[in-house]
Amino acid sequence: MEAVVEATDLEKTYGETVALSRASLSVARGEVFALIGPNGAGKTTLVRALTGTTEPDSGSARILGASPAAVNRDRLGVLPQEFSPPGRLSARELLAYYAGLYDDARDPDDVLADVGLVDAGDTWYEDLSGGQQRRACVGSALVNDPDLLFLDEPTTGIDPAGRRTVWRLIEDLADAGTTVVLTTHDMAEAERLADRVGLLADGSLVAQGTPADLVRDHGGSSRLTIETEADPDAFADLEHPVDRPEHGRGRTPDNAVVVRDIDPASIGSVVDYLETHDIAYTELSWAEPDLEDVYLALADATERERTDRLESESGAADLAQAGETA
Ligand SMILES: Nc1ncnc2c1ncn2[C@@H]1O[C@H](COP(=O)(O)OP(=O)(O)OP(=O)(O)O)[C@@H](O)[C@H]1O
Repeated sequence: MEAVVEATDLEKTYGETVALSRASLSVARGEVFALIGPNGAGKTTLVRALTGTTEPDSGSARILGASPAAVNRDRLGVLPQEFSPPGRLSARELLAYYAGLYDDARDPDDVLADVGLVDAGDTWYEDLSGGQQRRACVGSALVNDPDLLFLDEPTTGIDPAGRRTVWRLIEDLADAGTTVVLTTHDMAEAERLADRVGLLADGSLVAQGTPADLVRDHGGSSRLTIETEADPDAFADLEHPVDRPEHGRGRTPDNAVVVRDIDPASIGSVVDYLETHDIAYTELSWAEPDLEDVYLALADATERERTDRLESESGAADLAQAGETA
């Protein structure tokens, strides 16, 4: 299928900081591609390199068949993460203002309806709530009916109902053939909207795939979480592997052990085990792995690699210094 976004080996550094390291991706027409990853992973830098607002140090990018700097802006919609439109324009005037920048723009009232802002159309931007402001910003990226849409954290600050309005809008746009690249910290958003997800960690795209493929390959197994003070050793005779994940890693609350590889039909046997072994517990919850597990596993693995690398570099530097002074 025709690639609407194509990036090969994009690199970008700021001083000592590697913001992008050999990032490559390809997004087909009508696809929704979600970029996820921790703060500082390089998501915004990647979006900026793809939209021509930052120049990569090396590598190449093409969008809509052209270089980002030369692309026909009428076909492109961009919602940056930081976007501060004039405060003393009403939501409707704001959309009309951005529509006026294009020869062939949509009716601002239609866009207001799309983003669920009809009732607030006459309110100054600065008087809109944070979530309404974000919806107006999303609308401003839609006025030219773009073929390719970049949305950097589109639903941050929007309430759950409003988020669903924006999600449906993105789904409708993609169904009509618009290609969407979005960044998000909301795993439910990525899982619901994205045909494919790219996980950035420490500047590298460490995994790409459909949410289902990523969960299968990196999400781990289904788990039963038991909130208990008991030691994992107390579960030694259970047929399933049991552990107490390291504090702060993964999604396990304090004072919980996790039974892995367990289907719901086997929960009863675990309850029997708890009772026959007199193990006190306060709560049991069963979950299948999801995108958040993928995120935690991969982001965590990258962070550990980075820490190990920094430690071995500083160890090597200490040794070299010791050698010089010896
Ligand atoms: N203009 C700049 N000057 C210096 N450093 C920068 C600049 N832009 C980005 N960086 C650094 O590059 C790294 C990647 O930043 P980027 O904003 O792309 O991350 P992000 O994944 O979008 O983060 P967040 O989730 O917090 O929005 C960070 O360490 C950031 O501090």
